[in-house]
Amino acid sequence: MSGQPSLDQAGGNGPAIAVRDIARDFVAGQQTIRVLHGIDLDVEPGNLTYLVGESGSGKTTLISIMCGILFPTEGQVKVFGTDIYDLPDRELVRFRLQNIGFIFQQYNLIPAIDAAHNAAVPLIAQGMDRKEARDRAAEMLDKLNIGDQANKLPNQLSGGQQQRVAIARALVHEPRLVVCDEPTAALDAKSGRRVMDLLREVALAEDRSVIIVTHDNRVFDLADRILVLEDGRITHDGTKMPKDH
Ligand SMILES: Nc1ncnc2c1ncn2[C@@H]1O[C@H](COP(=O)(O)OP(=O)(O)OP(=O)(O)O)[C@@H](O)[C@H]1O
Repeated sequence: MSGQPSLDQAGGNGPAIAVRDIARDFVAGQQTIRVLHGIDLDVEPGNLTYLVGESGSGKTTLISIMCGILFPTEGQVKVFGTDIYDLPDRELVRFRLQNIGFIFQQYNLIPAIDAAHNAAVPLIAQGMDRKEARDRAAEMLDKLNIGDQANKLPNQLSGGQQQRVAIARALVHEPRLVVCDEPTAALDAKSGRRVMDLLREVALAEDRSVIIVTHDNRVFDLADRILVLEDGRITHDGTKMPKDH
């Protein structure tokens, strides 16, 4: 173990996420390849954290483990004090639904339903009345400046508008943890900064955290904290990028 506090200290007022000694192996043919090596990390609430690193360094694997969608081979993850991989499967699904919002590289919108309905999906999955869920989703679309697109199907929207619907869907249930994989990769510089600003405005609060995987050096100045991952190990942890990147 590193100098991180023990997991028992990662309770109510502790870090948003406490990662301890995480390793992950993948099997490829006859070989087992270790892609994460003993990661120890605390993410504080109220912070916008970037995870940066070359292709294949393990970023997507690490955030998938941090948000409860990929089991680690070794180690523990506490999200707001809950040891997520200790939960029975159904509880883990419920925990994710209530506490975590994801924005993936692909927007994964449902083609046959309109923007407001797409954005309402997490609330409907939690059992909220459809009309109320739709109203809340429409409010979130408004905050993201696409309230006037609420009744359109995904294929009637531009790429940037579809992305905002995906962001609305990730934020609509006000999750305490929001995790995004390359949210600005397909955007021009101005739209990329706007998306980061929106995430800060809408998703971040004293008791909430946002973690973003990005290669995009145009937005590096917007992070509170930057972690660099190289070959499955964290090699830099600071408020700025290291000089040699
Ligand atoms: N399901 C899998 N089976 C086998 N190997 C995998 C699997 N998922 C990821 N890997 C391997 O794990 C390593 C890390 O992959 P990961 O997707 O986490 O990297 P990344 O830093 O997110 O890359 P990128 O920036 O290209 O998205 C890579 O070598 C990849 O080939």
